Amino acid sequence: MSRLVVVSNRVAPIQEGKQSSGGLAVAVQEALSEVGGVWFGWSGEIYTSGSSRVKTETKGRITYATMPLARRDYDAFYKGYANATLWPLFHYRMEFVEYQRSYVAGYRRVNEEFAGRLSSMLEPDDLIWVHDYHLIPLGRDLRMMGHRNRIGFFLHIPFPPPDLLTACSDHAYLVQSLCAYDVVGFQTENDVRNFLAYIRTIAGGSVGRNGRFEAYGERSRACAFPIGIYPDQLASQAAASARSRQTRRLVESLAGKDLIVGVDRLDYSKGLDRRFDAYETLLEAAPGLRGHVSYMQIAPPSRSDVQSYRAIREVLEGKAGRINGRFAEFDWVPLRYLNKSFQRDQLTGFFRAARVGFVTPLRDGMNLVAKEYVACQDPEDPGVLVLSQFAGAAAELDGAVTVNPYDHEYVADGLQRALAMPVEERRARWTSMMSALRANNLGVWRRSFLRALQGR
Ligand SMILES: O=P(O)(O)OC[C@H]1O[C@H](O[C@H]2O[C@H](CO)[C@@H](O)[C@H](O)[C@H]2O)[C@H](O)[C@@H](O)[C@@H]1O
Ligand SMILES: O=c1ccn([C@@H]2O[C@H](COP(=O)(O)OP(=O)(O)O)[C@@H](O)[C@H]2O)c(=O)[nH]1
Repeated sequence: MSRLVVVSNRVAPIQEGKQSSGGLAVAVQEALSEVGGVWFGWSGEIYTSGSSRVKTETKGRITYATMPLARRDYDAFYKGYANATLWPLFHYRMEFVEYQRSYVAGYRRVNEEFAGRLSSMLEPDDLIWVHDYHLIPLGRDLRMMGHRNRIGFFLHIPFPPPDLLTACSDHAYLVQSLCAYDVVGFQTENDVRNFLAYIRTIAGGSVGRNGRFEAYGERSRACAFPIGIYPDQLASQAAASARSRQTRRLVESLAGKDLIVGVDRLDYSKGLDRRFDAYETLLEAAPGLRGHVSYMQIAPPSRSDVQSYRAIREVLEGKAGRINGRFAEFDWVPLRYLNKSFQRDQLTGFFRAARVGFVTPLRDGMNLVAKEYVACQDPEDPGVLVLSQFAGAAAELDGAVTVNPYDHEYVADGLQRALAMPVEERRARWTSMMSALRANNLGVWRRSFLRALQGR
């Protein structure tokens, strides 16, 4: 079998026990550890002088090959084009899009540098799997260096409709770059539709069956491969973690109150400001719940040197303070707001202890937390997932209480319904979601993408 070479900007930490940041690293780590291969990407380090070199280290079946970024590349490529231009654009948040020519130049430069470094490590029959918006041009750059390997791309975040994408001056460059891959994978059918709409209407290409398309002189395929988890593995972890000291302390501190839990990187796409508003609306509308419910929001800081991320942090601190100032009693704090990360093992116990999983992004590629919350529930007494209709996960999790995150009263109603839901209904909803998670687990995601990449 060919060797698998995975390329992503974010690479999971090589040392055990260190926190992975975000769903891409969590999922790729699990997927790659099963089949083995090379994982190439950014080391997470920034250097200010001298030059960089690729460090390799093998752990288990994975060889990690990572390189640092120069300060100016980190600024223009990661902070700039990836996270201040593409991230808001692809999450339909035009008000946050920052556009600068120096960002585009940095983006191209880093992609070329990644391609150059990777090039010397490649063998002709390697299968190359490139991940996410940071590295859209990488496949084309490798082609220009003469590599004829099968190269696939998977986008972890949403793909916007043509009307939004064309607001970015580089839209044609981005889509032409995507066309150089043998397979372009998206999280949902909606993302595939948006991409193919661009191919038809803007690129003047043609679209055939099963996502096959031709544009810019290239032939490729666009399909949805919704990313999954291993639900049964997480369920066992959750059962064990429920007995951990930290989970027991959490449960004791609740003193019988129902727990609502949210876990998100501190990112404006996660809709935390509107989520806090909805919780405040719930406490206003249902005074009987005061003193009987506790909402814990875990929100580890993310990309804190990007201005829009700093701004959302301030907004949330203000809202959290207001809710607690308005409703807290000497023996009850309505909202526990934590700006730190937890080990995933630990989170599984927290998820199991929570009557409601509160996941209301304004737009999200998938949202693995939604899936993890469901998998961690006690089958006899499961909690309820309150889920935004705009998370990729909503397309699969039909047993969730689906809400419109822009409407705080609608969300508050959803919370109230979840808190009051009888156990029979909770079990029926959970059973249906759990079978969807089992049917499309992380192994299915990896195998179906790689099958498509191998042209099978
Ligand atoms: O690498 P960072 O800048 O620290 O950000 C963390 C990751 O965030 C995004 O995650 C996405 O991938 C998840 C798994 O497919 C998906 O569930 C979620 O909806 C996405 O937002 C980003 O796409 C990754 O590149 C980042 O590493
Ligand atoms: O303190 C934390 C917060 C999050 N996560 C994990 O990070 C991933 C977040 O993925 P998701 O798809 O929900 O969102 P992303 O951050 O990738 O946008 C999930 O596996 C979480 O369990 C974690 O391990 N510790």
